[in-house]
Amino acid sequence: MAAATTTLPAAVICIGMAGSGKTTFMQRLNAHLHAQKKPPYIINLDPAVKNVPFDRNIDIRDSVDYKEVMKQYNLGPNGAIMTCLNLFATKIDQVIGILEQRVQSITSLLVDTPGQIECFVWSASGTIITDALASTFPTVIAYIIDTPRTTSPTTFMANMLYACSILYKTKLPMILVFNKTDIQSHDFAHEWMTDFEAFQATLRKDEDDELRQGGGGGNGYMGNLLNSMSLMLEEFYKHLSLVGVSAMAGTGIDDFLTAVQEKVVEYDSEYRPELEKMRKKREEEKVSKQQKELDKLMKDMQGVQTSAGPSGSGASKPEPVQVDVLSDFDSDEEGGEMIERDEDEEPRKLGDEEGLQARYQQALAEDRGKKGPQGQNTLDEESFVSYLMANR
Ligand SMILES: Nc1nc2c(ncn2[C@@H]2O[C@H](COP(=O)(O)OP(=O)(O)OP(=O)(O)O)[C@@H](O)[C@H]2O)c(=O)[nH]1
Repeated sequence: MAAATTTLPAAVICIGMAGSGKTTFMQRLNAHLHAQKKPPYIINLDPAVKNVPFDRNIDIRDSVDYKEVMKQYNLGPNGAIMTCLNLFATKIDQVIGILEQRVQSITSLLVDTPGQIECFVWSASGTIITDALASTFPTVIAYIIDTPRTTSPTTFMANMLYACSILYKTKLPMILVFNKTDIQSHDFAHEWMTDFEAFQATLRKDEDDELRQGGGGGNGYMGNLLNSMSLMLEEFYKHLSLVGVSAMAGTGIDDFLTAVQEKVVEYDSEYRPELEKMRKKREEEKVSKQQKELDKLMKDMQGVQTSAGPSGSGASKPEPVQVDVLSDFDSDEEGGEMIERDEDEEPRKLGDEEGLQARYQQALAEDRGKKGPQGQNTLDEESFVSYLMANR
């Protein structure tokens, strides 16, 4: 699955509703690529998954302990997944660093995400992780769909709207992967996506059936809504590739890999320039915001100096704001590097022996007054201004 127009490996982010078959699909893809002697580099971003039936190179569960996060922060399952992703996102630059170091030996990247789509797609951390990957590698979204559960026009439409919103949010090329085609062929989906009349006819038939059974039918609001939405989605379908696979039986995987190559070409010609434009704009906004804050601060400082006298007596250095961070970065053992998994290694449970808060505070205390692992400034060396900026 090497990129078609660039030497960089393609990154495939698998997104799909719970139970759509993401994990099974990744397992199948992994086996397929291993058989072709092109083993993929695998990243698991689902902190709550119990068993992953294939080897991962980087696993979020090595960095953050989902159960511990739930307990420590008193969160429910979705809140804990989001918090784990937030904590992991703070280290994404190190993940990218590892990937860049290995880029010569990586042929493709596969990323598994939590089944709770909204935790990944709609969270700031999901965006940070996706953006970081997409700004380094040609990145494609594989949206996995449970085909047997999508045969009614209403559920089909709901699924397409969700896919549309992901496309809109990530702004990355997308492949619709109709999974479980061993149970239900995806031909109906292909027809509905390419022939508007066919979808309208099915919609009308559905409404008539409902009327016969004593339901409201489609004469009202719902019928009109579905009609308008199907018209709107016609434009959206043009930007998608569609493949039918059975992760269980192993069919359609070659079609998927071909679609990935096509999307990589599209990424290079259309998405990358757009992403670069957006990134440049964001950078400019950030710099201008920082400059404004700095100007404001300098003004305030002048006021403080005037009122405190020339020596500025009485001004004590503020204590840093306490933040709980869970990570597997151990500067003593690993030189501050993100830890990659050994193939058979069990997930490390950080914070099992000591309270996470205590660990962080201790690490923070040790960090003060000495250089960071990459020689970056530590808290003591940071200027008062940057300290304030960081803890606004
Ligand atoms: N018949 C059939 N079943 C499948 C296929 N792919 C997955 N399944 C089944 O669908 C169920 C869900 O599959 P998973 O791979 O766990 O789905 P997931 O999307 O990773 O689920 P979450 O981890 O909850 O998000 C399992 O029982 C699989 O065996 C397929 O191609 N055909």
